[in-house]
Amino acid sequence: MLTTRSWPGETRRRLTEALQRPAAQQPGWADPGAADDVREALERLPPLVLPAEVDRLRSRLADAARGRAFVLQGGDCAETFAANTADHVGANVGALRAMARALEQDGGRPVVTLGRIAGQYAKPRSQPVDVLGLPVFRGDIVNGPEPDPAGRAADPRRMLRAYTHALAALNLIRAGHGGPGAEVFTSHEALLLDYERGLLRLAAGDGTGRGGETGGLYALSAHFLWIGERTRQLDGAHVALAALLANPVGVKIGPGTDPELAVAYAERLNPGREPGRLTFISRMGAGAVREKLPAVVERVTAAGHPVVWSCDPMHGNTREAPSGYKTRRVTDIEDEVRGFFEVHRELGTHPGGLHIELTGDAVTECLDEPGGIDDTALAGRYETHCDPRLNGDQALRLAGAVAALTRT
Ligand SMILES: O=C[C@H](O)[C@H](O)COP(=O)(O)O
Ligand SMILES: C=C(OP(=O)(O)O)C(=O)O
Ligand SMILES: [Mn+2]
Repeated sequence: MLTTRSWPGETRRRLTEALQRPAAQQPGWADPGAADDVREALERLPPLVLPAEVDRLRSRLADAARGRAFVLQGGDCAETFAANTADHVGANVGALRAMARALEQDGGRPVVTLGRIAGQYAKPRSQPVDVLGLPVFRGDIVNGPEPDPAGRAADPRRMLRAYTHALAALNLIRAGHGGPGAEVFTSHEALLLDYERGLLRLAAGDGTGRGGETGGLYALSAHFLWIGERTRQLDGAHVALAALLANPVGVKIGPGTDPELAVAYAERLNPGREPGRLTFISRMGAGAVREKLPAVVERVTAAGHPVVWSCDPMHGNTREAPSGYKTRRVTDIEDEVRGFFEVHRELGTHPGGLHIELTGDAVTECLDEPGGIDDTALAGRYETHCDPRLNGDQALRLAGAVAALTRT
């Protein structure tokens, strides 16, 4: 695998062109020179995953695009360094694997399991400052969650800590921590361009399994990367970088997504129309999914683009509870999933995946009257550093509901 310095000039030119484009949601590093040093250090380190694994995931996602598999993607909204313990990683992987088993056994299709794990350290935010007037927490890879001005400064050395934490989490996952089951691939939002750039590798495609079958430019920070709702500008740096990669990639699409724009993403990110390369993760909200999703699915299908259609029923359903906590109602989450299935059944397309924020820990972050979590109960174990997650019980209940929908 070739690191940046030994790449052919053409590859370097295309990458430079992509990264010169406007990039939303990047931190203003206190010391930009230090960010370059860290990126160069990352370039010299071993990659976190290997091209052959990425290729294997891509071919499993191709099954999902063809209607023969279901993709389960989930984990913390924001992983943190402090919570990167064996217990927490085991609980999250265990919850995912339990969901995968339920979906596979009761839903009747093979499940491709993807963790939001081992790298989900960067967060896009809706405001640059928090209620105290401090720079907002952008994830442990950028700054610290504690409300003190020094800790909130964007520190590029945190990217090296993120690499180390991701490596440790991966080590546990590869060792089978969290219980037996299916292979768990890793994923995160491809948000922080300096970090992603440091883990790009050019693989020769030597067919040995190490270099990947076809070769190409791989983002080896994770097997799968997605572009978030806030950074999916068609001519922006995130889309341009994703277009250069051999990895399977996803794009989050919210209720404001014009169907023509969805086709444009597909043209840009998957011009070869390869099943498995592109996943659209819709996050419309329970109130909008039945109205907004059909036109997008229809136009993309009519244009002949094979994509995995996945449903994120979390991010369109965020609200503030009367107590002030950022929360989501489990009933809204279930309703968006039902709406997603209804749309695909109506159109004859494959509802191919579920993308959720969850933890195996017994947190109380989502409002769930049937499960005994009302507004006053949210304070009990509200531990997330960003968005509210389903706990293990809620996630398993959702898996049961999705399996029933998959069967029908
Ligand atoms: O997952 C992330 C959140 O939805 C995103 O960071 C926005 O959150 P905020 O409105 O708290 O900034
Ligand atoms: C920020 C996220 O989602 P979105 O980009 O869909 O808002 C997320 O997945 O945590
Ligand atoms: Mn989130």
